[in-house]
Amino acid sequence: MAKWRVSLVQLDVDLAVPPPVRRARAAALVRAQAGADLVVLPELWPVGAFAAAAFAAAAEDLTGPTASAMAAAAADAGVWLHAGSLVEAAPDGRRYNTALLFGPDGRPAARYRKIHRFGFDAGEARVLAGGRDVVTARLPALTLGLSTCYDLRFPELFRRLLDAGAEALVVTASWPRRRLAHWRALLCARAIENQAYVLACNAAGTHAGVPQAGHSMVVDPWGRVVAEAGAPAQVLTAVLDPAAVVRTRAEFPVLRDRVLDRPPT
Ligand SMILES: NC(=O)CCC(=O)C(=O)O
Repeated sequence: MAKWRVSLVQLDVDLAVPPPVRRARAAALVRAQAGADLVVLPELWPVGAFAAAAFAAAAEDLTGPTASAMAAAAADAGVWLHAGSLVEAAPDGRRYNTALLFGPDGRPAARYRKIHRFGFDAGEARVLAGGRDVVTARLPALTLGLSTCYDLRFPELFRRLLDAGAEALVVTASWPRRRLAHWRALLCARAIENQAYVLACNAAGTHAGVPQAGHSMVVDPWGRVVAEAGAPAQVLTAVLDPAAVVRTRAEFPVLRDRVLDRPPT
């Protein structure tokens, strides 16, 4: 089975830079990944995940400027693009934290509305609606399971993704520096317990007064960190071997020993 080249584009979410300029920079970085198979961007990079006061004004529909720019960049680069997430102004009148996946032809391939909203009684938990659907997407080499940032703390979502066929778990994020230790531990745990690749793209820089952790990571199905970024903006690349998922699950078949919440066979 062919190897998969992934690029995690750890963007600096600098809200002093006007949105059209940030959009153009993100699109240019995606185009520069031509030759990769899959490119991933961070959560809510068009608005800043901790800038909840700006969410209403920044909400876009799925044909708006961010989605259009990302679709064009995916097509120009000929890559699968997980474009991170944006604040979606949905047809039901609600706003969601919505992640978008485009195919190499620039066409929408999947949409995931973040299920677990962060902030307790503030931030996105207050101003956005939560999604309900567990979303996987079949790519030529691997089935992706989609998740967004705070979702990482809820292993039951990842079990559902596993049961829906996920072999690589994408985590688009805006995870603060203060909880970097949680980020690293939870990413490895999700990889180990589901025997899946984890592709985690975080934000860099500081926005709304919250320093971001960076440290985007690729973890293999055995739980080994294959690649890890530092704190500043950078593009992290790695090569995935889809056969490693099958091999790990066959050689160390813990998933076979599940007792609770076993999927029907
Ligand atoms: N954007 C987020 O969901 C932040 C999550 C977070 O900071 C945490 O779980 O810790």
